[in-house]
Amino acid sequence: MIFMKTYLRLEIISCDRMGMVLDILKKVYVNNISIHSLEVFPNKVYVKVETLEEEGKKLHIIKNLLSINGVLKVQEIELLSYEKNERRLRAIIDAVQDGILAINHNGEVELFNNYCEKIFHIKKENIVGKNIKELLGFGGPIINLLKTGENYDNIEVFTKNAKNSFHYITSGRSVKDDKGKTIAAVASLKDIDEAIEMSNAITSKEEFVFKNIIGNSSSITKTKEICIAVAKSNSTILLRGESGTGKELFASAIHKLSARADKNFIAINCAALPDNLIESELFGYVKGSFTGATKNGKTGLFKAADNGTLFLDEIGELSLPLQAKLLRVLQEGTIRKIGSSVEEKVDVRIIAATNRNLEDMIKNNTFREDLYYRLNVIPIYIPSLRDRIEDISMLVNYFIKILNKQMGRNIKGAEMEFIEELVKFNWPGNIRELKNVVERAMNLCHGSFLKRENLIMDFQKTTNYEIDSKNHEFNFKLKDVVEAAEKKALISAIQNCKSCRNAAKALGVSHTTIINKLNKYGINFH
Ligand SMILES: Nc1ncnc2c1ncn2[C@@H]1O[C@H](COP(=O)(O)OP(=O)(O)OP(=O)(O)O)[C@@H](O)[C@H]1O
Repeated sequence: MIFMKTYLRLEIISCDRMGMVLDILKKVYVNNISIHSLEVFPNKVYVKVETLEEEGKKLHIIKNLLSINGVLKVQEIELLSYEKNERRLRAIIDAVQDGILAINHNGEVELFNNYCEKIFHIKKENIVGKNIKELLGFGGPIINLLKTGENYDNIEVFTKNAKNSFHYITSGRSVKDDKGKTIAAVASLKDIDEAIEMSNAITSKEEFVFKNIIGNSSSITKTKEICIAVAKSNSTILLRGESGTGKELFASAIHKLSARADKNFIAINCAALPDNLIESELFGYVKGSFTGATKNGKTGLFKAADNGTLFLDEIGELSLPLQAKLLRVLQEGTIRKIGSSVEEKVDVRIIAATNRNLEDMIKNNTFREDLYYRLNVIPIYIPSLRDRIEDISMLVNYFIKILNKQMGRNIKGAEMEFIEELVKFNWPGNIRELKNVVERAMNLCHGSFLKRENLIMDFQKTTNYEIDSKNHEFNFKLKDVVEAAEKKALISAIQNCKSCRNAAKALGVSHTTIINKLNKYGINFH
């Protein structure tokens, strides 16, 4: 059984005179009563003492206090004013629909409100006074905040301890002493599901889904409207557009706007894998179906995307035999794992994407016409950046904001001349290239705003690598000639193919070889 200490609290009203508080303390002391707290105001003193068991003793001390010269009134009260403030504050902290957690300089929990109990599945009495690491392990931005003193905003945290896992959004503030040293930390926390619910409540689903597709030019707005209109149907969509225009972002947005939103969205890049791997990735295989197959077999991506959406990126890179297999799946609505004779039904919405001219490929017999018609049910054209230059400024600000967080910078924006320069460029790599240009400029920028001189554009530089064979023909050693030819081939391949993987394919080398060579020759390509 727990015995709670009880207290007697007295309000002593007196005239204002020197030594009054000392006289009160002496009276309490000579009566052998232990003082718990004392508050002093002009004409008023509050004392909190351990409860006096006998009523007679209580009356005795009150009488004693009244006998002090200048004491006008002594009465029993319920709470001292600091206690009232503290209880009011605790009631507010417990009532808010956010977690509030405070730790001292040793990492010991000092404050843990009711909402925190809900997030961490632990009662405050079991954690207050203990080290926060008992709850969070060594992870958790609040632990870092104590070390660095650097405040943070809206960080998503997913951690586990032996019993539970926790997923929340948190912001933290350091508490500093007069010298600026961090002596404590306070964090607010919001359960991730509630944060999403709140965000959905204030933003329409469309706004929420397109939040990370920046731009309000008429062409991108029209594209967004088309996506909203077609998202609800199950028809196959073919996204057309140059590399880096955001085809994958749009595919994911269409999925989120569809009735399949709570099922899987699975993306596969058809250019990234060799034929045999794509086949096993897409359709899966039964155990022991080929050398190197894992012993339990594999579920293919079609099956994993059942009732959801499968995004087939760079569909133009699919070989003719695989095109035939894909066509069969689209026609029959069934798949057959490699090594199996069993047909399995799947319900998958296909969104395909390409930056290739499929119509030309059909003429050259490198793309099947029947597959083209199956995929091209709803074609959507994603505009290239050069056709919506009015979005450049907005995109630059967006990338500065997200890169500031990633790079720990605090750049405020870009100067007008910087944007004017970007608007003149023709952006073969589209938004992906713009993001790289902004990142590079941020690395070179020492002020608060990006300036024209911070700009380095990719493809203007590439001409530097070309060799002038007339001047150097006879000065080169064989090694130099080979290297120069290699550089030239690399530059031409990346300019034409626009992705490292495609360039690797065109040159007949591996993706890793391309990356190594680009690094070796200092060719900047992203
Ligand atoms: N409108 C946009 N707003 C913000 N970021 C964008 C936008 N469009 C594209 N991006 C960013 O540009 C990069 C390239 O986008 P994405 O991969 O979707 O392009 P893609 O057209 O699928 O390219 P590829 O054809 O080379 O696969 C990504 O980092 C993406 O987040």
